[in-house]
Amino acid sequence: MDGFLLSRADRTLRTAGARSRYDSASAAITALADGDTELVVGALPFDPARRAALTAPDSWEFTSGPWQPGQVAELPPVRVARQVPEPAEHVARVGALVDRLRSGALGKVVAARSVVLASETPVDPETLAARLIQSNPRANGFAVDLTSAGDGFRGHSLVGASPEVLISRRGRAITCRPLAGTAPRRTDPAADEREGLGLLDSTKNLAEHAFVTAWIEEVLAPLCTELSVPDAPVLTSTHEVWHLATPIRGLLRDPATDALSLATLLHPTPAVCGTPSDLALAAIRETEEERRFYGGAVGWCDAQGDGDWVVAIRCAEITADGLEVLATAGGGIVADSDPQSELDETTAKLRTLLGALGAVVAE
Ligand SMILES: C=C(O[C@@H]1C=C(C(=O)O)C=C[C@H]1O)C(=O)O
Repeated sequence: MDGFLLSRADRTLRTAGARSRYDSASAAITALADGDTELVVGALPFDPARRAALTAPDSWEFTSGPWQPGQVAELPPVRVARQVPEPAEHVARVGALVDRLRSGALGKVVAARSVVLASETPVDPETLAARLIQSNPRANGFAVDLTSAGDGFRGHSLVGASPEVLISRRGRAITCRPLAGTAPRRTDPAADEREGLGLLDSTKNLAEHAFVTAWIEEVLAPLCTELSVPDAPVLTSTHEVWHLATPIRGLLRDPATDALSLATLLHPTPAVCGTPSDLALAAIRETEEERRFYGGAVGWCDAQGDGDWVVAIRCAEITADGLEVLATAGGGIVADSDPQSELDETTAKLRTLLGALGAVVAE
């Protein structure tokens, strides 16, 4: 695919072509400021030291409501080719992180793992995005061409359905909806409700959540004349999991502060990285395989500075030939995390993508 799609509950952006490509947010911000383009779309990688995949599209269209893809084609069958790392190794990594969290300066770190799916015929990124959006039109569904990030990403795409908004800006008004703290959904309605209410009451999950809201408040407070960060999170859900969410609103001091700049200041939040940020990022670089665009941000920014950026979770990277799909999920680890439950949490989160592809990983 050569375009970009972001489907949100209130509106959808679809673009075609790439008039210019930028591998850094700063280059894209300069292009917007210089009047070289009216719109920039794309993805920021998890690791801010890596190349971004941003483009100035040839054409674009905003429509109201979630994307209506019409008749959606079948996706080809996929099989689990390998897991990276193997589940037992993920459990061991989380165990080692818990030891570090108990003894050191690290307060929270997010641990992620991947499943590589293989297909005999190409998986089409837009078809996968359509399936995800049909299954949950409230999610922030996306499909992004990663070519602008250069070697290793040409023709690759990132497809997902994120429940988490990093930053949205309309004029001076900004909103964020960070998530952190997770519990599984249950098929029995009473058990399901108990899981949700239990999450709202869980000291461990409330602590995981508070690291994220504290970070967002610290970054945004100096930039805002008004900032409202509720004291306690609310419950939200996807088909697969319950989450704690905090709706944050603010008014920018300087109307020139654009959405893409805000995204780069906020990213990576402790929802995907940890606290303190620099130590958590160092621990992730040491422990994990390169995250590429998983855990990054996907969105758009226009020449007025408005834009939407969602956290790149519940997503997968599809290779240029469409034959390999790398799905990744993670979870916040704190000193009292249980490694096996953390593995189960990533399995539940992976189900968003794997379910749309008709694949299963063993519990
Ligand atoms: C990191 C992921 O999700 C994030 C981590 C969460 C948690 O640790 O509870 C919850 C929601 C997201 O902010 C993911 O889905 O891969």
